[in-house]
Amino acid sequence: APLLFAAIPARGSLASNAHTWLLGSRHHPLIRDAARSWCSGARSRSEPDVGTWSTRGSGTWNTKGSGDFIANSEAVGLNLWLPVRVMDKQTEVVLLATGSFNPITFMHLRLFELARDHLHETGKYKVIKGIISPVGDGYKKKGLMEASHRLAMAELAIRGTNWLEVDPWECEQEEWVETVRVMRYHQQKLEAERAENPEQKLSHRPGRKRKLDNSCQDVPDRNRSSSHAVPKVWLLCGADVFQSMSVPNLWKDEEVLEIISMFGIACITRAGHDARKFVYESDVLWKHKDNIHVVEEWINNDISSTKIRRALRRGQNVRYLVPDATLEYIEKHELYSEESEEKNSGLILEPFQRNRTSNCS
Ligand SMILES: Nc1ncnc2c1ncn2[C@@H]1O[C@H](COP(=O)(O)OP(=O)(O)OP(=O)(O)O)[C@@H](O)[C@H]1O
Ligand SMILES: NC(=O)c1ccc[n+]([C@@H]2O[C@H](COP(=O)(O)O)[C@@H](O)[C@H]2O)c1
Repeated sequence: APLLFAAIPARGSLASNAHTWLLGSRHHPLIRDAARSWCSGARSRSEPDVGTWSTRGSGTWNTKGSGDFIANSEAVGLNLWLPVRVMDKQTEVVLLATGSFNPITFMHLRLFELARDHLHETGKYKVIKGIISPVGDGYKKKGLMEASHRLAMAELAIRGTNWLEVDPWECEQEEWVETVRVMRYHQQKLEAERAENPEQKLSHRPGRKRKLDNSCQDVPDRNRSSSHAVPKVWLLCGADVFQSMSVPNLWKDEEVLEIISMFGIACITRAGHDARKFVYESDVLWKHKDNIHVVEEWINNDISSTKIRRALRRGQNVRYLVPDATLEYIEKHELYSEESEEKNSGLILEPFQRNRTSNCS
């Protein structure tokens, strides 16, 4: 659900009466508490409309299905500018998931939802977009399908989502690109976008209409954007990839340091890995623990691309583990077989190769 915190001035263009409306996620503690006290304030009050209300004053607000919530701030006695200050303090985050996505699974999509909910619950962050960045063929992982196919499968998987995009930049590079460089690339892109258009809240995908565009069209500029600070790119990964950062020659110390000090990490727990202990046992990670959010997946979900590929080459059914459109693509192109699993067999994973070489020279 898109998160927008905005305070509409009491006598502004949108409000035809003396009320001030607060718009925000109903999961935000401020809004939640406001709603609770509003509801308990009078017997006649029922819960304010959630996600279905449409017209207020002269503006049309359509939050249907988005989980947004509106409360009357005068009724709850809230200071008009309080939400604006909350908004100012929020850091906009872009979640970047790198990986093989060989093939993409429902669990990959779920990582984004888990991380976004978690970051929003802190009240400190606003996730404005999620990017899926498939690794290039130069990664040389065993069984790695051509990037063009992995890209296409990911594109099909995100159809129907409204805040995720698949970015081809990483896999279009001739050689494997270190994750920190992928992060830098996206950070710089966001900076350039924001410099070009300081009011911009989100870069749109072509042909997609952002839900909140309509709802904001009449809002005065000062309410429209909390700040012109550039959103921060955060790495979104599972605990296995996070813990792999301590494997000798796989990640360089300076890369890890840059990721946790200049960016951030949202790490989703995964069976067999203990991300919190990993942070505790490393002085460097501990020092930057505010930028590392370990997100608990309580509904244990052990889907992995390896298991999907195994099932596919054995002719087993993987429906409801990968999106239908992705599965159709796999079947149409007959993608995973015993032969494809042998791809890159015997080759050294590029990060090992590169770091070994650079350590020797
Ligand atoms: N079940 C899961 N739980 C938590 N994180 C996951 C899960 N599946 C994938 N991820 C994360 O998604 C990102 C991309 O994963 P990747 O493409 O390597 O998929 P994978 O399922 O782990 O693949 P493979 O089985 O081939 O290793 C990684 O950060 C990985 O940790
Ligand atoms: N030093 C590094 O930047 C480094 C090392 C190993 C893996 N990675 C990345 O982590 C991801 C891991 O994906 P897999 O789990 O599919 O191997 C890939 O995107 C890969 O590029 C980065």
